[in-house]
Amino acid sequence: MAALNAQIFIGNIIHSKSRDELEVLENGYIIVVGSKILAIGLEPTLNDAKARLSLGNKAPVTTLSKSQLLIPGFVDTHLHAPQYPNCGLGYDKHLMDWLNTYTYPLESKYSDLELSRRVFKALVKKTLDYGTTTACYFGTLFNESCNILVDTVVDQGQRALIGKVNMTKGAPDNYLEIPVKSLENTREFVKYVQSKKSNLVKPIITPRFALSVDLDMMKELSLLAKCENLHLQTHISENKEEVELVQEQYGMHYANVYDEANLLTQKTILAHGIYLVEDELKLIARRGTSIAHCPDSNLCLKSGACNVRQLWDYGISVGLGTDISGGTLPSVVTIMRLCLYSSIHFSFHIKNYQPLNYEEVFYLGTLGGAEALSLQKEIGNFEVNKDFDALIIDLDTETGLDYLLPCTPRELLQKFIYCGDDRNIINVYVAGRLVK
Ligand SMILES: O=c1[nH]c(=O)c2nc[nH]c2[nH]1
Ligand SMILES: [Zn+2]
Repeated sequence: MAALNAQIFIGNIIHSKSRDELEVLENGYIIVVGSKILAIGLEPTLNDAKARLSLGNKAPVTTLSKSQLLIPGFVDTHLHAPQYPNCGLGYDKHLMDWLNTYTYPLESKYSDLELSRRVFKALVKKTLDYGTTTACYFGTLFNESCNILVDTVVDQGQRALIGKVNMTKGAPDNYLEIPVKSLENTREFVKYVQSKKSNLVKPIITPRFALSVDLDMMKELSLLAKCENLHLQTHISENKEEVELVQEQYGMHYANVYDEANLLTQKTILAHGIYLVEDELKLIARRGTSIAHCPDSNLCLKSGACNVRQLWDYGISVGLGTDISGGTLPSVVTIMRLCLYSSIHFSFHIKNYQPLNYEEVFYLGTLGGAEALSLQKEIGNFEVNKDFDALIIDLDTETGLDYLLPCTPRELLQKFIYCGDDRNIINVYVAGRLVK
């Protein structure tokens, strides 16, 4: 008997089993039934696995060529959907000035639902083209616009966490909410996402940062997250001026503000985390809260350099964020590369510092991201019973870099990380469904 919706993939398979274990299956296979991975191994054992699963011979087989790789889908742990039109703009500014000059004026336009439809449709397609099978989005202040983002993600088949942003202070009046209304709208948004009954899309509570909501508001939001068992996201310690303003307004360290508001949970992800001091690092680690590392944005807005190895040393989970439009491009492979480069700089200044390597940034963009979003039971690698979120990578495409000599699977992965882009991502699967 052929199992319903079975698919078999044969070829070079690479995935992270942990931060320091990359599994490379040269001539491997994966059996997928529906959304789930049911078996993985080396090709000579495929027939045994098929027999064990009573698969018969009808399941379609995708056989990869020697220049191709099957890898897990990418996880973008931090990006701002409404900021997509601003990619590449305003990088002559630093964070606070950039927010006021470029970001809030653009985001305030999203009461225009036609603009919302146009931008979100283009962005979700672009992120899927770049292999982002899971995205953790900041939306806008407006419910209708955020609902459009939810509909778009569901339509295009991406896995996502989506947040309606909360802002009650620190921005122009036309882009602020009254606290009571902000809370009411957030509850409504959560209900909207839940009404979709999607296995792939979840709501995430999204106070923008400590300078746009006060402590009472943060407390209400963390209570809502607790009652509904929801994820949380915000920004932390990205820029020196921002860190000083938080200290001035609250009279305590940044992480302590969030802890006071009960925002630091195991389902919380904080973007940036560049200037955290030792007590804050220990606190974040104790709470099981994660950091979204956003090297593109950290460079473009001249915010600083985040020491990922130090975060790991404190036991903090880290994922990668494109952070458009602080970052230039919604491409996780580009962020892997920038993560490597920015880590190399630490080795120029810190004695005995080991820069991150290609295996570590690959982990960060896949399993690390899944762990940072507490989704590691569902996605992140090719473990049996996880969902099949995967990319077929080809280093020998007509428009990509010329492929002139054969490479081993590990070399294909290195070439992709250092030289690749969306032209090398030829197929994208989310929960077993082909979306590119
Ligand atoms: O990079 C950033 N992008 C933003 O939109 C933002 N808002 C607060 N802090 C921020 N940092
Ligand atoms: Zn951000």
